[in-house]
Amino acid sequence: MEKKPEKRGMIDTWIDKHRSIYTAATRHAFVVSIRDGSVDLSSFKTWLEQDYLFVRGFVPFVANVLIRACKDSGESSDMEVVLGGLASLNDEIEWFKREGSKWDVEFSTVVPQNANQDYRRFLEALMSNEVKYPVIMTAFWAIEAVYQESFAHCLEDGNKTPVELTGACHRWGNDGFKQYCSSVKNIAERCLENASGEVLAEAEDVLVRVLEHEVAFWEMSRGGQ
Ligand SMILES: Cc1ncc(CNC=O)c(N)n1
Repeated sequence: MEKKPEKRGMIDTWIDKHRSIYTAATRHAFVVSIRDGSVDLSSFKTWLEQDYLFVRGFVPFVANVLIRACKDSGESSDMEVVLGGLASLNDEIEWFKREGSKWDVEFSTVVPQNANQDYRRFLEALMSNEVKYPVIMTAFWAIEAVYQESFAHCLEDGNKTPVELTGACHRWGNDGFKQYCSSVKNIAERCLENASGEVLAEAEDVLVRVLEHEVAFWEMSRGGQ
């Protein structure tokens, strides 16, 4: 018997339509350099410093996603998925601190670069009550998925990832995180199915803007602003 094709949702359609920016975000030169072992360790340190600050700003964003999942979702399981994400951010902040001392990074003196500030301002705008739930969920999925896809690539067959960087790669490249991203994607897709044309247009726009912010974020590791 022929296998029924998987149902394709809006997100896959948008990723196809915006494939070049999606690839730019998930196969950035910095990520590729981790995978092929040519990474410059000062780039890695810059990324670590900036990402620690980003993640501290990401916590209130995810807390807001959690509140919206409790208030605006018809499905009680949405809250559980987001709560799991918030819980793992607790471990993640501890991981950053351990990693920081390993690399002699003093987070308290790190100044956020422009790309980091811009991205955090964008997240703050998404925390407004005006932003519709399907739009927030699409953004949330994209933010997590870029890291999942990028770091999983550094662990795929044939990688020459330096052993001291595999901890970072496992943090976002592991199967549990992949599963979690897939749960968030399913939530977003379910919400998008019932969304108006206006909300769909906004979600597509927000998806592309997340990808642009992610590219700019990786760019910081090269010493650019
Ligand atoms: C810039 C950026 N984007 C996504 C993530 C992954 N989410 C939480 O850790 C991250 N750490 N940093």
